[in-house]
Amino acid sequence: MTATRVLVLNSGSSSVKYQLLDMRDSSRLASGLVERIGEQSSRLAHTPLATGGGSREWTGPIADHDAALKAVAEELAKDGLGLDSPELAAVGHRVVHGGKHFTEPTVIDDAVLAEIERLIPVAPLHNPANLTGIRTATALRPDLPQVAVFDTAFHTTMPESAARYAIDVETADAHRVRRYGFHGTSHAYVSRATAKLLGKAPEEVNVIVLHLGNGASASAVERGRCVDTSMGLTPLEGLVMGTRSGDTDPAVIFHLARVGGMSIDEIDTLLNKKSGLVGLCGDNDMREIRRRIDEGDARAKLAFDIYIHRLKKYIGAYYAVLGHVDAVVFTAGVGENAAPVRAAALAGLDSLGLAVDAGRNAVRGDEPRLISPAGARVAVAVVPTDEELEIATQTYALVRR
Ligand SMILES: Nc1ncnc2c1ncn2[C@@H]1O[C@H](COP(=O)(O)OP(=O)(O)O)[C@@H](O)[C@H]1O
Ligand SMILES: CC(=O)OP(=O)(O)O
Ligand SMILES: [Mg+2]
Repeated sequence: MTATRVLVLNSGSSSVKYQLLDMRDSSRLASGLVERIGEQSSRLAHTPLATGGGSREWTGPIADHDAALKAVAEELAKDGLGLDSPELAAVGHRVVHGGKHFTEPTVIDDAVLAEIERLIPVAPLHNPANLTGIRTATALRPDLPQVAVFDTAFHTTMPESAARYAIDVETADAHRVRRYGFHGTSHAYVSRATAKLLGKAPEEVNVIVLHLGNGASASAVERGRCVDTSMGLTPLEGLVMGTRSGDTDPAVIFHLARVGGMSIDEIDTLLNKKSGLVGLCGDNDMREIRRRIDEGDARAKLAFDIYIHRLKKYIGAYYAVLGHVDAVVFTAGVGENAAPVRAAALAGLDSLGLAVDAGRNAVRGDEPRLISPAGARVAVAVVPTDEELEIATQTYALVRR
């Protein structure tokens, strides 16, 4: 029997998303999510698509990522889809920071593990969770190839003019300070899917991708290659996010330290976990923010307006970087679901050929779709991202070689 299945683990700071796929037809056999890891009310939701059984949910304390992955392995085993299956060809891991070194999916060995570990200071919310996923899966199946697919890989094509900060070159190089970019698996998948939606090859189109999830980033993709992206050395730069500030004057940090008396760690926590939408209005879920706006809540409205203002600035910036734009595409939790965000981000940009058709924008769905008016100069689209499918595809292609 040839092994054709790939298990994908997407470990976040407090969650694990996973999918088991059969790569003969890229069909999903099982998928699920463990969230609120480390809290008393952790939740595991597992859907065994292969057996046609309904979703199973479990709520209770799951202490850490290691425990979460063991719980996932147990759920899979209940459906005969456990990690001991001879049909499993590999495990694909989302690894957020790969530095400058990793431009391709990579089979994990001790040297690769050491490099992912070395990068923890520049992805403190993500790389430790990714490492736990790798170690736990390796312990369960030491014989199986474990493959890392890096968020940073798609962005390694950025020219130096976009990747370098304007700081002293020797200092920057000594500490590998440069712009790496993240969510690359999503930007790659979504930009390709957008070209397909337009009936073109990726090399024929220029696309601005807006990945708006809890973390959020924009990218400028020129003929299939990333030429700029909004996240930088770490996933803190750029857009306003659920809990992260995005762009600020770096001097805010000196000011908070010198005048505000805060420690570097306190400021790190402030900007990464207590800022963005949650810092501005107390909520990081766009559904809740829209509900509050409908009730006339001024703080929620201001948070929304700041979020949109930043997003609009990046759309304008990447329009200028690309010169010619074929499509602007929205993806991830907010981008796929929040019609008011899409409408507000493009409001008033008619002179750039950018507009949203209200009727099309209101339609919900899981398929890639256009939301610009018929005959628009620039296409505006909603394309659901599928990081897990992209990771599985890249993982399988690598282990089959
Ligand atoms: N129906 C919806 N309307 C508006 N926002 C939504 C909706 N569904 C999800 N979201 C937003 O999507 C976010 C999660 O996006 P997701 O891409 O899953 O993030 P991540 O992968 O970073 O955890 C939520 O915080 C919420 O703000
Ligand atoms: C890199 C990053 O921000 O990822 P996420 O959106 O999953 O937090
Ligand atoms: Mg995500």
